[in-house]
Amino acid sequence: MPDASARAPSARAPSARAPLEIAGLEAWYGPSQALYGVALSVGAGELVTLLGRNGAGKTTTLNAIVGMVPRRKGSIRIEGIETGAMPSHKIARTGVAICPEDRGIYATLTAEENLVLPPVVAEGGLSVDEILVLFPGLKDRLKSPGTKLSGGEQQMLAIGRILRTGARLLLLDEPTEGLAPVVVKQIGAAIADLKRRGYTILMVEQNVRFASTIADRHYVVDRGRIAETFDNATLLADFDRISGRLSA
Ligand SMILES: Nc1ncnc2c1ncn2[C@@H]1O[C@H](COP(=O)(O)OP(=O)(O)OP(=O)(O)O)[C@@H](O)[C@H]1O
Repeated sequence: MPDASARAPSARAPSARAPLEIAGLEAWYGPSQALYGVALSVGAGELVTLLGRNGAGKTTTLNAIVGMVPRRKGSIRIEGIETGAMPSHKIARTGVAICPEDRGIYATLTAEENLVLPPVVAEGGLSVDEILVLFPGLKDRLKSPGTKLSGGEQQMLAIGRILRTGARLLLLDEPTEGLAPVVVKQIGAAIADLKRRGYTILMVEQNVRFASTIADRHYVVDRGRIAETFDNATLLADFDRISGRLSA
């Protein structure tokens, strides 16, 4: 639970062209409401996380941004364009892409076919060769069926393929889930590289330690709301208390 010392949810002044500005976002699955007025912003080139317990609404927030929840309400601005009421294929053209929690790798396609599957929506996407420089471990696996890849390789493939699309705003849902520490390190290095290349990243992460190694800022989601926000220096300075609270 957030305590009294927690800062209020972000009061950053929205800028006209921030890659992502969300206000008053509500979402429902059938009659069941999952988000209750989420507000957050991600500045150009920032790496921001959504932390919080299971079922808090983190994945729903990412899915709502790309128009993949059954019903949503509120304002979502991507590069200043209001996308809150757009269908998902139009939202993709604003330059946002999601790497979903289940990684979405097709079993019947090879790694290479999976890699080139998502349509290119904007100029400036990485070529397959450039993706293989970022994830060299995929090079020898291109002809393998998607599901014959290890969890780490699948994750690399899932991130790699959204880089082809030209999207500059990346939504990563638990990229380290279920991966061995050595693979988590590789994924972390690749995500840090993407940040250096200027991508803007909103990442759901349960692994607070991992989040603290690469993120600029954090939002805590609790019961469908932003409960608090802090920068990474604050997380590092008060790591045990904050991470303990998130897992309590
Ligand atoms: N497809 C769905 N149908 C119905 N309810 C759902 C669906 N997906 C999520 N929910 C509910 O919405 C709420 C928010 O779930 P969400 O998956 O966004 O949480 P989360 O913070 O990402 O947690 P987790 O790490 O467990 O995925 C939960 O109460 C969850 O049970």
